[in-house]
Amino acid sequence: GTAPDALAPLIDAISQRLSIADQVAQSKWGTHAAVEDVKREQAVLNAVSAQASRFKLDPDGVKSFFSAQIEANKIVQYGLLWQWVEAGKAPSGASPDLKNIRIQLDQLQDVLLENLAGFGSYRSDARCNQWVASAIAQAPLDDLHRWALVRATGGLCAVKPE
Ligand SMILES: O=C(O)C(=O)C[C@]1(C(=O)O)C=C[C@@H](O)C=C1
Repeated sequence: GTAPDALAPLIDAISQRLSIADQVAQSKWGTHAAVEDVKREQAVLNAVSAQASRFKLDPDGVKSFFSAQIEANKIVQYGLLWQWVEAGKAPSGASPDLKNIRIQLDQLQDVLLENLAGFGSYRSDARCNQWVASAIAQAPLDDLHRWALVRATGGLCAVKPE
């Protein structure tokens, strides 16, 4: 069946956050910084859970949604860095400053929360997984970003209790 209108803007916002991972990877290639920064992850999760009530969302649910976004972000970064090591070079151009990239990631937080809230009632719909699966299949992404999108949306549909 056709997905509710609320899904496309959520998938767009998730994909947008994943496309910023390309810039993060380029910055980390330039500075040789580690992909994973546990302190920054904690800061992101604390920030989003503090915003949850503004969107009538559950703080723990929001944390787990953003954990998935962060895990997906790392999939893209590790994948690109591997490709660049393998090729012996990253795409040319100046390495962006991680501080500025994090500001971009922060600016997407409200958009993600707003669209997560908008999709809220559909998360427990029996067709949720189908809708999300089709949206992932249709997204104009390369394999790496598509698999990352699979990870990012992995907890989107409520799992039926046994
Ligand atoms: O900010 C970074 O350094 C990132 O790599 C981005 C990000 C994120 O998705 O927010 C992902 C991995 C890091 O562990 C921390 C945060």
